[in-house]
Order: sequence, then structure tokens, then C-alpha cells
Amino acid sequence: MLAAVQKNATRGDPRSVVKAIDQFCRQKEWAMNVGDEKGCILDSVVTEVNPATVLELGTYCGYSTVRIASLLPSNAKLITLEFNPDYAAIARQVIAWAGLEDKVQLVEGASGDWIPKMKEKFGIETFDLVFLDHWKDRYLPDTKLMEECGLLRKGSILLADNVICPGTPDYLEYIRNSPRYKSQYFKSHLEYTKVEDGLEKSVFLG
Ligand SMILES: Nc1ncc2ncn(CCCCCNC(=O)c3cc(-c4ccc(F)cc4)cc(O)c3O)c2n1
Ligand SMILES: [Mg+2]
Repeated sequence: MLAAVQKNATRGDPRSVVKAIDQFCRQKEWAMNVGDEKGCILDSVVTEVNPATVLELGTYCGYSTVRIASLLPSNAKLITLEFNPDYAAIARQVIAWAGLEDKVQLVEGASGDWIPKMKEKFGIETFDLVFLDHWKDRYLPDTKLMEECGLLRKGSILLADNVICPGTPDYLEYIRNSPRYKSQYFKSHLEYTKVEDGLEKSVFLG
């Protein structure tokens, strides 16, 4: 995938990086990027929120990191957490190829360990937008952890990938029934397939 980016995408051009990855995943080898269909929904949410601070849980190869960072205002900050060092190494190169390294801080480690340290380590007060795309059974505990750590403010937006496939039933149950969130489901398809999937957008009400 990285070779495809370096061969087919223009340095400093995030859209060409996104296009190169999508082409590779459609033609050569499926991969678990959010993909171009759900990616357009992601783009519209990022544009609407126009966040100054973003947390991405699960960088993988940096595809959604590049999509998000390319839409951020100049002083905005995107922190992305990746557990797997091999994925992180690829993601750093993909983000650099897109010319977005100044907007992105890639942190290697587990969400459960890093979420409590966000304030002290990165001087973050609260996140305007959180994109959940990591272990599906970590969406709920990490959301509760972000609440407890005071990382969400009235109006913070959570956008969760894969709420249908692979599925995050406990997270959906919680977020859709909690009086502290207003949720909306965006029906779509699993990246590069015809299988149903979707994004759940939730506003924290404080
Ligand atoms: N706690 C913590 N902190 C930080 C972390 N960084 C990474 N991880 C571990 C995350 C490992 C990858 C997560 N993503 C997925 O598993 C995923 C899977 C599919 C999929 C697969 C096969 C199918 F047949 C159908 C659908 C599609 C998607 O869009 C997915 O996002 C972390 N964990
Ligand atoms: Mg995903």
C-alpha cells in the first residue's frame, strides 16, 4: 500500500494519497481503511464541525488521518493513537507523503493507557471531534473513560466507524439510550464492498 502511494500519489497532495490507497484496495488487496464511501461522510462531518482538536483512535495506515487532517484549519491539532508499531511506521510515511506531519501527532500505544494522559502530555483540554476506529470492544469503555477524564465538552462530536460490520453492539446500545448523547446513524457500506456498514455520529450534551 505504501509503495502504491509513493508510486501513484503526488507528494504534498492529500487527495492523491487517498485516491492511491482506495485504488490499491479496490484493485489489489482489501484493507480496513474507512474507504471512500464512508470517507465522504467523514469529510462532511469534519467540515461541519471544523474542529480545533481531534482524537483518532486507531490510525492503521493513516488513510482517515490524511482525510481528516487535510480538512483542518491551520492551527488545529489531530492526535491519532496506534497500538501496532508496524502500522504506525507505515502511517507516519503516508502522513508525511501527504505533507500533513505538522497537523498530526501519531502516538504509539493503547487507547486505554493514553486517554487518561491526554491533558498532561499534550495540553489538551477537550476534543471537539473523536473518530473511533480501533478495537470494536474498546469503543464503549474508551467513551466512558473520555467522559470520566473530562475530555468531552458540551457539543463534542463522536464519530464511530463499523457500528454494523464488524459491529459495536454494546457501544450502540449505550450511546443511543444515554440521555447525555444525541445520535444519528449514517448508513453506508463496509469499505470496498457491498456489505452494509455505517457511521454513528453522536453529540455529547454535557
Ligand atoms: N485499544 C486500542 N488502542 C489503540 C489502537 N490502535 C489500533 N488498535 C487496534 C485496532 C485494530 C484494528 C481495528 N479496526 C478493525 O478491526 C476493523 C475491521 C474491519 C473488518 C475486518 C474484517 C472483516 F471481514 C470486516 C470488517 C473493518 C474496519 O473498518 C475496521 O476498522 C488499537 N486498540
Ligand atoms: Mg474501521
